[in-house]
Amino acid sequence: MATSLPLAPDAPAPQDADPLAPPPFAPLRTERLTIRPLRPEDAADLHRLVNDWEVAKTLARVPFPYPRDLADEWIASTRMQMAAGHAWHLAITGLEQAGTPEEREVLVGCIGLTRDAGKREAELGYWVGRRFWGHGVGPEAAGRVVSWAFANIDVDRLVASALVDNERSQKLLGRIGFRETGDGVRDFVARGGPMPVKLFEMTRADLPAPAPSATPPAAPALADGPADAPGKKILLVAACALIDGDGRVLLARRPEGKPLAGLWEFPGGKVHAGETPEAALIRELKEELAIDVAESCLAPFAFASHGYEKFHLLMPLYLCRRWTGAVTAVEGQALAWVRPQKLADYAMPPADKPLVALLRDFL
Ligand SMILES: Nc1nc2c([nH]c(=O)n2[C@@H]2O[C@H](COP(=O)(O)OP(=O)(O)OP(=O)(O)O)[C@@H](O)[C@H]2O)c(=O)[nH]1
Repeated sequence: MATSLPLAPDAPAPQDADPLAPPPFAPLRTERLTIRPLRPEDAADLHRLVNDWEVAKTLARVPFPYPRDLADEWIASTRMQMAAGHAWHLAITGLEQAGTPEEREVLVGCIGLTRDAGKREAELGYWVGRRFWGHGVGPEAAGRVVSWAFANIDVDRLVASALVDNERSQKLLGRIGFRETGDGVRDFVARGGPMPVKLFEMTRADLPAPAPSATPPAAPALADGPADAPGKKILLVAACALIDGDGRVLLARRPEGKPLAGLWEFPGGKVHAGETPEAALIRELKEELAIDVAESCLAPFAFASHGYEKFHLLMPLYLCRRWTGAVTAVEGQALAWVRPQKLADYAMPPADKPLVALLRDFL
């Protein structure tokens, strides 16, 4: 178990919610688990599981014995922090058949992320109740939360720590993509003082690669060369800066499961075999945003040419001020209409950086 999950109330959450804070938390599901906000009625189960020396001794901020009232207070504080986009401390639950034909939801443990907005990073912490150990609950929950975090909260880095003698937790962190970065010392309330810990971190690039999508192949004219051709495959992607009546630009957030998930980008997508870039863009804008755009309303503006690790991106960027239909997030992606001067507040793929500078000067 990592050491950092606070089970004592934190300082009050900041009053002003961050404009980039994510929408209300929708429960995350894995094969066996549901990860959801803590509820007041979880307090008794939470207290029973964490008021266990074997669990409490691995957690930095948990007193032992753990007073029953603290469970109520802590759950209330987690709800405020989550509403402010400051921290997400969540219940890990599963279904159990308790001697009856009916399955019931049981609390298995807790998992949390605490954001450091200034550093664009968050700290991961978790614990699992002793009777659920040995079933892979920790990696299943933590892997899911980590993937959610990069796609939904404004972080570029996650950090975690584990006691030097807690090899189980160190292994878990390694399994989900964390890298060890060194040694540190942290105060452990239940142990009465400082203890040595191993420090870990991960970035978006450490996430396991998403499964390949089943979309048609990219345009072959650019992609195909002799099988042994040197250099990377060139990927042709068409993208568009939609500009509304107030001069704001539409950005869409890349959803969980895609490479670079969580970064903001110009709507668009890969040019398929046999398509022109304009036709690809018209198709993508319909599929992703439910709008109709005429080819004559797409004005070529600039292009990005950027070497990613596995391919070289060639991306024409068009401007579009006229379309029909209401812009709708068809795939549930987050959308933001952004003033040109504010574009730099949104983390975007590296290929987009020169385009953003050009757009800001032009608009
Ligand atoms: N649409 C779009 N893609 C961008 C931008 N910047 C950038 O690097 N890309 C890259 O271009 C590629 C576009 O691929 P994609 O996966 O979005 O294309 P798609 O919509 O056809 O997706 P799919 O193959 O999952 O259906 C990705 O590698 C993406 O990271 C941008 O501003 N807009």
